[in-house]
Amino acid sequence: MNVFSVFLECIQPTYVSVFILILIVSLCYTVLCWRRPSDLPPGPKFYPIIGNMRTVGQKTLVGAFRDWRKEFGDIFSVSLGSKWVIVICGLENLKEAFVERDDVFSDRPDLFVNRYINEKRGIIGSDGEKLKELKRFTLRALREFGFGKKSLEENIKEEVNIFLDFIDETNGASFSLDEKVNVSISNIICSIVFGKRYEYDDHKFVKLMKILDDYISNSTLTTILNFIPNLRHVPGDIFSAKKVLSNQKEIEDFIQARLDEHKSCFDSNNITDFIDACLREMETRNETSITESEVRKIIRDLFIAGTQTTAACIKWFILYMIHYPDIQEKMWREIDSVTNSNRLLSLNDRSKLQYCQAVVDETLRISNTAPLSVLHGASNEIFFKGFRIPKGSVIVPNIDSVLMDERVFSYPEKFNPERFLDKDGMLHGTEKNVAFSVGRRACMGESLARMELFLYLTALVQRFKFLTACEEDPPPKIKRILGLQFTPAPFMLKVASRC
Ligand code: HEM
Repeated sequence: MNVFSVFLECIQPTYVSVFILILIVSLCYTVLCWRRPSDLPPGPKFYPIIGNMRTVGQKTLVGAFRDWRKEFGDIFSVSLGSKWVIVICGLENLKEAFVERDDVFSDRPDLFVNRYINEKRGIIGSDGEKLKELKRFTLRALREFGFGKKSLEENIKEEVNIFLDFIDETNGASFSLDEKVNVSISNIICSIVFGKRYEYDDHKFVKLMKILDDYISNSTLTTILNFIPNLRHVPGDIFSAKKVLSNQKEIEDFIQARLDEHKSCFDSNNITDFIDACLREMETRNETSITESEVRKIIRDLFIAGTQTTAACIKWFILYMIHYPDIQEKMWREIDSVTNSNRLLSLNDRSKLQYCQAVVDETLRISNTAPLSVLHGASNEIFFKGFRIPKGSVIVPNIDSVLMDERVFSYPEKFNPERFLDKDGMLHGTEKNVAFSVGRRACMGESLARMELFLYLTALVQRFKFLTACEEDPPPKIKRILGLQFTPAPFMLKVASRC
């Protein structure tokens, strides 16, 4: 006799019938009510409870969104778990939503990622008045240490030189970039925030870079957790919730250790980096949102957002240069005409290097690093473009829908810097390049990222020719791995020195 039959015997048959009836009625009710309200943006058919989760699980989200845009138009809705997700596509619509209606479309939604990973803290996880205060403080403090200013140029150049030396030491043998690019780029943020840099063979730091990589790649699966958060309790961690949370903990432990080091020798008369500036703020102001747990998250945001994105762009650039040797040559000739091959470039050279600047914009566009940006949330119900968008829905700024749209950029899969030059060879049309998103929540690090990319890309081409690892082989495949961002699949290469 099994447990179920014992249970049935113990209760009155009438109670059983009532229980089963209630169950059937509520199931029917759920199935019948599981319809898209007619005033919501259109979208694909979906199943009760799981919504469109099955389709999304079969393709990448980006691929599914491209198909649905063709079928349902620029604004469509998708049902994922318990949430309505409204996807906004096209340049004008992005501006209209995130710039003109930034009062409604600038929150972060209440999802697994924001509740359990961001804990609604830091820059990425906060909203409203607290976000304003955190952003104001963070930008002011970062600028004290050169963030986004020309004074940071020397730090960046130092890192560029170390990176060039690493490549030089490969002596024409084939190699892979691994996490060297990540360490190099991360060092720029580390020097501002922690006041120190790390060597390429610092095992602890390299391990941290790998954890960061893991964190970014595993976050595709967290999308499912976002919409059905109870899946985090499924044994065996098949949805990677425990892995993402433990990676998150390792990153924050590393940051906390730097905070503790700074606290132990803090001197308010000698403020040398961002952590010092935070400690000063905590010491001198009572009414401040800058608490230790907020600072830990702010640094985590800068660390993740400031490392992975730019490093991925540099890897994409090198990969594309192997495919497009003529573009390397064109860049090199422009650089040579300005420097006569006898000095390193500086940011002051930017205006004389229009083609190289167009290459930076084309790299940002084609890398398509954050194709679906960071998810937003609707703080109120709003009628947008004739559709009702319910309060609390998840809003996707679909950056991919602009960067890879052939109506905006012809032959979008082709690396073509000329698309950002006018007939006189001057930079133009860069406002269509929404790689950093638009509006109130647009990327805080755009100016730093642009400085880094200009100095790295030009120095790389000035010093090396990028080649396939084996002369007879075709260039490595352009394969995109989608986690929180698009990263190129690891590839081997070789360089020939130009000097
Ligand atoms: C190629 C490099 C980069 C790209 C493509 C990029 C792209 C983006 C995108 C698409 C967003 C989301 C905007 C939104 O929510 O609509 C974002 C947010 C952010 N980025 Fe970047 N980013 C880059 C580099 C950086 C760097 C170097 C830093 C700083 C060190 C940085 C710091 C941030 C921060 C703090 C946010 C959150 C802003 C907020 O929530 O209000 N990013 N970035």
